[in-house]
Amino acid sequence: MRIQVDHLTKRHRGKYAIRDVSFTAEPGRVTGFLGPNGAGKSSTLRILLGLDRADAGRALFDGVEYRRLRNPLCTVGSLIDGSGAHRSRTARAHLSWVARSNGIPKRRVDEVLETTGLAEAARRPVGLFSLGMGQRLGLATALLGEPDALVLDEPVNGLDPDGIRWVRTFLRRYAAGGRTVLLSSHLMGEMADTADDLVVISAGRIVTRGPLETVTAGHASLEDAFFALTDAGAAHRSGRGG
Ligand SMILES: Nc1ncnc2c1ncn2[C@@H]1O[C@H](COP(=O)(O)OP(=O)(O)OP(=O)(O)O)[C@@H](O)[C@H]1O
Repeated sequence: MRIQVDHLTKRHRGKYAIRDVSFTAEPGRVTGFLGPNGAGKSSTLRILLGLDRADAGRALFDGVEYRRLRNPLCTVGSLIDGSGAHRSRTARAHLSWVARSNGIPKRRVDEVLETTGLAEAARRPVGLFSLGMGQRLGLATALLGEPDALVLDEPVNGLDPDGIRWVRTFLRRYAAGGRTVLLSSHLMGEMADTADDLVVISAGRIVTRGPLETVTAGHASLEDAFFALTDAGAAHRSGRGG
């Protein structure tokens, strides 16, 4: 499944959150959406997932808007703003409810609990979960419908190094199976280790996109490339008086 973001623009109270944002995420590849805080990553992903409307442009999954997908959870798995589970519910109850209300077979609940390492914690209320366990539950929810595409907003936030490594390995395998993975992050080291393709956003505009090797070519690291390309870099250089 191909994700296509086409000339998206969104303003909040007259101020541009994103401006003419275009990129694609291709099947079989992990696409990293990289940018500093406030760059416009969440605004873009919210529109992509039908949670917000664009002022202009469109975002499509194999040519179809999220809102028009016939069976969204079995087409696109998403993680945005945490797991969405109620604090008093157990992980299993939350997943069972999502599965039931989306016509997903019950066996998937145990499968995703196992996949995300939550099997042991499945009967605990979500309110007692650590940030990292909450992220795992969010991923488990995203995976329930065995979707062709995953769209994840900062999935490694709050995870410890083991958790980060697990997510990285998992997403690489997911994409290697021919599926599409789009994830946002402000962590450059993490992206350099995870993504095949990069889309770099700064102050609401795409500053570069392409295969990781192309984006980092001529720079010592992704971090160097990023600072050379973004406003963060401009501020950094002017701070140094350069
Ligand atoms: N609902 C809103 N109302 C007003 N301004 C908003 C709203 N949502 C986002 N913005 C603004 O739009 C810009 C882009 O924000 P966005 O959350 O998309 O960035 P981000 O790259 O996801 O950053 P972060 O990693 O901090 O979430 C910011 O200046 C933000 O303050």
